[in-house]
Amino acid sequence: MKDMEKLSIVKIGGNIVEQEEALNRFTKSFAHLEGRKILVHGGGKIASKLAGDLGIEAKMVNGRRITDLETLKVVTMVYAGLANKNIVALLQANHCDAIGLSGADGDTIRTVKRPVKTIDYGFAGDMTPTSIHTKRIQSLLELNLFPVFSAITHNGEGQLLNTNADTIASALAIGLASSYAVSLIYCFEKKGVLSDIADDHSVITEIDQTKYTALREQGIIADGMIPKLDNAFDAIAQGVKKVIIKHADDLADEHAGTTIF
Ligand SMILES: Nc1ncnc2c1ncn2[C@@H]1O[C@H](COP(=O)(O)OP(=O)(O)O)[C@@H](O)[C@H]1O
Ligand SMILES: CC(=O)N[C@@H](CCC(=O)OP(=O)(O)O)C(=O)O
Repeated sequence: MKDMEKLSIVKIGGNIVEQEEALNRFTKSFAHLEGRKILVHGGGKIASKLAGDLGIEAKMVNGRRITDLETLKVVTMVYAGLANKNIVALLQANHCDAIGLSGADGDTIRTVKRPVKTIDYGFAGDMTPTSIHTKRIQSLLELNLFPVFSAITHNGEGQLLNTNADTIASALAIGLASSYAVSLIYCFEKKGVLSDIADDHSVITEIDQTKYTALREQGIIADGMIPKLDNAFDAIAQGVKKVIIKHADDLADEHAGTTIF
């Protein structure tokens, strides 16, 4: 059988997106990454700040934003607008032919509004097994374009929905895993999953489900790292070749960070 072509799917966290210097360094190293690649970005920090300036309180539950109608307007402006276009312009400046997309663009990611159970998350979009329009994304890649996805998706009936960027990255990786040998790389502002959050040198180099469960019970893994690791294990279970969590400055370093297996 012919070897599958490699595809890197990189997610960049909100703490990097909002820092000019860090984002400049990251976009430069993403532009230099060999082969086919897709970038997914957050921007939660900028959205919370702008919402605050507009008198809209940011409400997060389990690392997910409660997205009422006013919040949806803010996150669409920030993620699909300012953050996405700024990243695309920086990549273009580094000779990387990036194309910025929300899930509505080219119907690339179609989600369903999260059903109301104990918590009403508002206009939050959940993935379904058919959310990712793999053929469309593949044809963009074949044109030698590099898609840059924001955290905005749609339901196919005219409704925009806010979707966690870690989940988008993992769903893209799973959706494309039957066509490419996919590496999923979560980049953020720490050196990896840490055994002591205060010590940047305490990187756990490898983590499996058993170790994750134990560290979570001990409270060593908490907050936004929980949905990130849940998404990472989902990806590994569904055919993604490699999942790594690392510092944005270490994108080019194959040995850096935490490997999920
Ligand atoms: N054991 C851990 N190792 C590293 N980060 C952790 C750990 N436990 C909790 N965290 C927190 O998780 C955060 C990453 O989640 P999040 O902010 O959602 O990521 P992103 O920047 O990609 O959006 C880190 O900034 C850190 O504060
Ligand atoms: C529904 C939901 O929670 N959406 C996220 C999307 C952005 C995101 O994931 O940004 P980070 O990667 O910077 O956290 C939010 O609005 O915060």
